Amino acid sequence: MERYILTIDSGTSNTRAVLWDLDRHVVDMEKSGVGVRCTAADGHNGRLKEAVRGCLEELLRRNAASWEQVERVMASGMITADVGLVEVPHVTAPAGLEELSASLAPVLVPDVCPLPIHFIPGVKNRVSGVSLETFEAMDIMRGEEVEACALIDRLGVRGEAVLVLPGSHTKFVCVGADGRITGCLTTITGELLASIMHDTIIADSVKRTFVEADTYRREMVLRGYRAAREVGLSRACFSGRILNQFAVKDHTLIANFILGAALQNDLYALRHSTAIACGPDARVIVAGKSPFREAFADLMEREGCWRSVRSYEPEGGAPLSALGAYLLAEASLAKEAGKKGK
Ligand SMILES: O=C(O)C(=O)C[C@@H](O)[C@H](O)CO
Repeated sequence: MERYILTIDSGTSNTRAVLWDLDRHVVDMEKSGVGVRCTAADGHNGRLKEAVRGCLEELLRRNAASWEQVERVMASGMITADVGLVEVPHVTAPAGLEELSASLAPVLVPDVCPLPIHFIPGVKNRVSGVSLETFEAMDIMRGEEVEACALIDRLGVRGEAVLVLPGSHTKFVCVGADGRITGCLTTITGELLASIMHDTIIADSVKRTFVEADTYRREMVLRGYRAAREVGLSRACFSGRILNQFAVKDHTLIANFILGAALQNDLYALRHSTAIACGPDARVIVAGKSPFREAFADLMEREGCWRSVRSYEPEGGAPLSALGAYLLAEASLAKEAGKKGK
């Protein structure tokens, strides 16, 4: 009888579940447009519970599988936040697969799943006593730590490295010599960009359209980046309107300009924040979706402040978050088997 692992990743806007066999192959995936944002809006997590249960049950149904065949159910992301299913405290960096697997929180949520869900904690920076003087060094993540673990495993990352993980929140995750996460830095650029593109006067100049992989224009991204470096993000955004009215009619080019301006803000944070320290010897690995991946890689290469810059393109199969959760399931199952063997 085939055995399976189920991984769940619930973020701010979406929930993704993956059914795996025990040989690290993705059998099937299911997605829902419900995330913890719904909990914040509704004041309860009813929709999130329903979405997670729906995804898991659909995966089993579609693959004629039963709960008896499931070895482990893992969950990562904002599902472990106060607006998720079960709140789990962050683990303090440095942390890698070992620390995270030691801190898994198996919890039975009967109206979601008949097996305990192993909730994976997020990671926070090591800052003792966050105060008005020290807050800038503190940072937290939930979900990106499993993506980071997957990338570190896939690429064998050892030595000083920065992983760039764009999304609703951009995460810069630092990796130390032993391949563990040493800290992170977050910006809300994805959310900010969505607001600029939809809710400001710039919406008209970009026709409410984001840059896509096939409309990515490096030259305009670089121009937006340079404008923001000179005069700041807000002024650079308004320059998008000026350009559109007087010089550049194509709204996709203006969207590229705004993208470059927004990412300049992220790279400024990377160089100036005290949340992580990454020097000129750091290798940069950019993951995430196109065109953010291309844009970060192009801009960081252009800045020339790091030892090397490479992009990681996902290989078919599963998202990095699901792979990281799978690796943690493997680690915890191996630990359990070891204990039983003793
Ligand atoms: O840990 C938390 O509570 C967060 O708010 C972190 C957030 O930025 C997530 O990492 C987004 O995926």
